[in-house]
Amino acid sequence: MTQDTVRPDGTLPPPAPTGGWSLVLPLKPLGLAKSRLAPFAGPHRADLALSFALDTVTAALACPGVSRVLVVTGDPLAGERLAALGAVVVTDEPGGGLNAALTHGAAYARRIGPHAPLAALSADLPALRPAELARVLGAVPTGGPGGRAFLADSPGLGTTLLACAPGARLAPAFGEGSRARHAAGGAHEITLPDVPSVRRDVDTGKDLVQALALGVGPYTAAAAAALV
Ligand SMILES: Nc1nc2c(ncn2[C@@H]2O[C@H](COP(=O)(O)OP(=O)(O)OP(=O)(O)O)[C@@H](O)[C@H]2O)c(=O)[nH]1
Ligand SMILES: C=C(OP(=O)(O)O)C(=O)O
Repeated sequence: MTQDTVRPDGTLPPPAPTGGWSLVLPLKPLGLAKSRLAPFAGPHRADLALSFALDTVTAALACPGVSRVLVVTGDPLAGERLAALGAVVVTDEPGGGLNAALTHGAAYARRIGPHAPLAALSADLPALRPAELARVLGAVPTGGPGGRAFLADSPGLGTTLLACAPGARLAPAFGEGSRARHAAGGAHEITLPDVPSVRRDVDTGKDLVQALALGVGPYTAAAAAALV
């Protein structure tokens, strides 16, 4: 079930005949999200988690070549705020963690954009620049075995983006050490230089300082200002 895309008669919007990218972003319930920020952010942690998602979705929606941004979440407040930006909010029905949420969101994206290429994108990229995201999406090979490609995060151990061609399965394997898992699973690694905003996910206070140095979006800037 979705919170904002099911029409009053209970049906889904008609599938787009062709299209640009469908991006699927996972977001944990805010009360649980970004637990590693707790020592740094204290009572502001949930607000920061929401702010990261709002900035990530804003940039993703502004990215050339992106047709739709879906957010998979079980959090009603986050769902409401992200839907107001223009995201399609998909309820995290599986409730089985990050990869189950992404598989669920990918299946929904395929129903509303069956011919669109698809990518999972982390929702904790508060410095995300639309032009850098467009370069990453433009570097995804159109064919190749399995039709999947990924971008490693700044530390080089995780993944911030996993893409797949219209006919391919996403098969997400996010979580600690996911760069090696995605590579071992046959996904092509995108090795573009100079896309720091797409790689800079924020898990810790140190990550946030680095994102602030890159330049974050307005929601995170305001939330971070409340920390001092
Ligand atoms: N829908 C959904 N999203 C998730 C889930 N677990 C993680 N995510 C999201 O996946 C992305 C990457 O996850 P993490 O970087 O580990 O974020 P996190 O789980 O909030 O951070 P920690 O609590 O510090 O582990 C973030 O956008 C999270 O909000 C989940 O169970 N369901
Ligand atoms: C979810 C991931 O990692 P982190 O929890 O470090 O953001 C990942 O890199 O797949």
